[in-house]
Amino acid sequence: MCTGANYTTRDHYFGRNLDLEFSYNETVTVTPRNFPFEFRKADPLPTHHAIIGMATIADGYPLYYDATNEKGLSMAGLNFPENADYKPEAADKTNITPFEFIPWILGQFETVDEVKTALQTMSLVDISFSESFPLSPLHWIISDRTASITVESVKEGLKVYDNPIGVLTNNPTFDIQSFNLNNFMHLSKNPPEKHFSDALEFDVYSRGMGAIGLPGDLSSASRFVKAAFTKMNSVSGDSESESISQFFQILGSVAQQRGCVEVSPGKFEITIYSSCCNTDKGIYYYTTYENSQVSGVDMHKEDLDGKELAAYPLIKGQQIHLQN
Ligand SMILES: C[C@H](CCC(=O)NCCS(=O)(=O)O)[C@H]1CC[C@H]2[C@@H]3[C@H](O)C[C@@H]4C[C@H](O)CC[C@]4(C)[C@H]3C[C@H](O)[C@]12C
Repeated sequence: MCTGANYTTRDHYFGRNLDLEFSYNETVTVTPRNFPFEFRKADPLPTHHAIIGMATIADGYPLYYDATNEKGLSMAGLNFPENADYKPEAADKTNITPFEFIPWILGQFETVDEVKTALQTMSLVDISFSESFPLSPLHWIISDRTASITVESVKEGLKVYDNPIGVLTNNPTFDIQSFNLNNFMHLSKNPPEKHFSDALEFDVYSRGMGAIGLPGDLSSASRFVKAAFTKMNSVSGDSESESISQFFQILGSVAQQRGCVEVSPGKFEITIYSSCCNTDKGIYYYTTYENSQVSGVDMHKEDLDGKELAAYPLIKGQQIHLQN
């Protein structure tokens, strides 16, 4: 399971939890403007916007999970098993493979509106990267500082939903996830008021009772509601420290602790990393399951006119600051 979200204070922030039982040796990867992007069925991009994000580098190619470009457009892929349906090559479409989708979008576009137009003639085709990296069943959240969309390639075709919540988890499809929020419209950050019966007395005996009924389990439908409630009610200062902290708190509200979700005997899904990119400054912050200290990589400290990828292995061990 995974959760992606965006958040705006003075700057715009975008990130995700990556929840899985193993890692693909991902690194924070900067792709500079002149790294030649080849596409299996579409024209190459010899020059393009620079990109920073989390990726596995395979045969010199950055397989991005989530990323932001130098214009602030951001995008993350989240698991979408049984629903993702990629198509055979179509003569009248720009055919992009799922593993090329992030580079192709972030390489060229600056806004969600531009992406929406491009998606009208794009198809996600069923071509895998290699035998060791088969197709992943994904759907995507794409955000700029004013809007988010969700993109799902399903049996009926490519669906593009406006996503005013700015949150994405996994199954079911986005239309069902957002419809489900109707069932929670009574939740509140304020103390509850009595509507039950005038004939009974009630006691608001605890803080937080206005949100009784907010799901706390780790299913993706529940994480969608929990993350949406936490994000939509979020209050923070607008400094970098306050904004990042609030963003990691939003992701923390749906993080997975080892032991709570067993995916096969003795194997547990955990939040491998949480990311928070300041999309205006191009700084990618992250924490890992065992390292709660925030680490960061600033894309503008790299040679963005270069041709070579820059990869930063994750700092995974706990960084404890002893004070005496
Ligand atoms: C599994 C990851 C998503 C995490 C998630 O949503 N887990 C929930 C599981 S579930 O719903 O509860 O079953 C996804 C996100 C990005 C994916 C990776 C990226 O797409 C990049 C490449 C793409 C290649 O085709 C496969 C390897 C891969 C390196 C992918 C492996 C895996 O599918 C990743 C890491």
